Amino acid sequence: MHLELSGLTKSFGSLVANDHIDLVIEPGEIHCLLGENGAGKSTLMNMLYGLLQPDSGEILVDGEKVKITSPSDAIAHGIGMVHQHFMLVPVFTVAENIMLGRENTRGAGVLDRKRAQALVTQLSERYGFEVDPDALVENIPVGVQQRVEIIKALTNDAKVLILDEPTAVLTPAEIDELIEVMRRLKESGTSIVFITHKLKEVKAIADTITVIRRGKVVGNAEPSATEEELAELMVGRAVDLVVDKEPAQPGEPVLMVEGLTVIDERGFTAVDAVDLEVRAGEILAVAGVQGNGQTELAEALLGLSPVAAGRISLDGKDLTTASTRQRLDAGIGYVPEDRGHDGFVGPFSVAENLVLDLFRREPFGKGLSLRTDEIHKNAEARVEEFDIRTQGVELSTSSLSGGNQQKVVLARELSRPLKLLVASQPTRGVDVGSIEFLHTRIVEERDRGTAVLIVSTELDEIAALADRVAVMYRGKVVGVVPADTPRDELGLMMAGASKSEAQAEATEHPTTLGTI
Ligand SMILES: Nc1ncnc2c1ncn2[C@@H]1O[C@H](COP(=O)(O)OP(=O)(O)OP(=O)(O)O)[C@@H](O)[C@H]1O
Repeated sequence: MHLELSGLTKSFGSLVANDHIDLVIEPGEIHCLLGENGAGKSTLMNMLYGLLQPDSGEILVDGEKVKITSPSDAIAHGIGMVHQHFMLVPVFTVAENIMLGRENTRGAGVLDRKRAQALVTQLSERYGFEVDPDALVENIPVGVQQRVEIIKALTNDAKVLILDEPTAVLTPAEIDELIEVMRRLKESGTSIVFITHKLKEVKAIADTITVIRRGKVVGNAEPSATEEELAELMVGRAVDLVVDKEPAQPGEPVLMVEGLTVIDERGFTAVDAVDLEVRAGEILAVAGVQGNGQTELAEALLGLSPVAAGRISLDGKDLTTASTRQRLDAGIGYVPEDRGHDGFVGPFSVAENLVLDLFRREPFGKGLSLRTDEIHKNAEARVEEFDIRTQGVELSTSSLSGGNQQKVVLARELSRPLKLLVASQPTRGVDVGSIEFLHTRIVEERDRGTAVLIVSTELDEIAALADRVAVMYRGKVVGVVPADTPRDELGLMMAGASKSEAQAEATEHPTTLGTI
């Protein structure tokens, strides 16, 4: 299928989010859309999928002008989209979700269970998905859920598949698998529009690269371009892809975690007798495949997951049973993994979210009265400093692009005096230019003597920031290793090997795990 977007334009108030965008998607190509946070990538894709209506411009399928006013229209024209937040029903099986997701287009009708099961098996075999049609969605990992979304699109006969930051939630091994799936789809003639902030992925898979900046197409790049060249084209200036940092000068232990055990809602031991120490002026990164207890560990540190056993102390003071409020007051900063859920309040303004935990304190408030002038002044300064792209600090935070929402959370947490910063996936969805800035800020925080605990599934981020790395597997810390530990070894430890087993195995059988 040949898809052409011509002069697509979309404004929100006075902001032109897409300004006469022209784009051609050739049959069977992987077309990467590259652009900094707020450049307008999601807006463009939402118009293509019928979630937003263009102010002007047109969409042509095989040369014919089409009107796409809803996702059903998009699907009817062979366009499928996999969202970052999946739309699956957790208590249903994979096949049941496929039955539900079947659009009643072109007279295709609803699928029966047997056909849905057969289709899942058939598509799994053809594209190497390895998805069990009878598995309950709530029991399968995120990477497999994403494949179910892809299968859903393919059963609706998608010829062009939009993947909007599909790798943000995946582990390195799952990313390798997704890249393989994308290759197979392409070989079978499916076109893919691929949005990502990870330049290694772009280089690994793109046939065509279009760069968007501030709502306009600013050019194309060759996949053979270096990461530095791509970054520069994206943000319009040279970017340091790895933050410059001196070796840490660790001081006294700030955070002490002893025998910490957390039992999750389903009764499983999510964190299993974990001992950790983070000193003043050092960055400890917790690495692991998503779902191995890191999230619960970070939540327990903030009092958001109940502690079943063990002890947490900050500067020698026992915080094991302290409330979240008391922990924040004690000097813990927190960047949660799910920013939309725990990081900010969507309908609140950018200015309000920038003082969310602080608004009852000087200078922002006293007792019940708020000093809106101070709140506004603070917001203007943070927006400038963190390069948060918004039309105004009084706008709702939910109207910001994903990466800019993340910057709001970091700007707030890094703007008050901290003893300990706990940051989960701190740069998820953030563009390379902003990562450079945020990583620098996190290292500065370390050098000011703050203890920093980063939870990340990004090996690049761990390599850039960590002074030491604790690897978690099934709720346990399987080892604490130096930051320069080779990726293969880290990968093997993330799959449960001990430090010595990982060293031996990585030497004997170098793997491709996490090559992207
Ligand atoms: N519903 C909306 N109301 C107001 N402004 C909006 C709305 N949706 C998007 N915007 C604005 O349009 C611009 C483009 O946003 P978009 O989400 O398309 O960016 P993006 O390139 O996908 O960014 P990111 O990489 O951060 O996801 C941003 O400035 C954003 O704040």
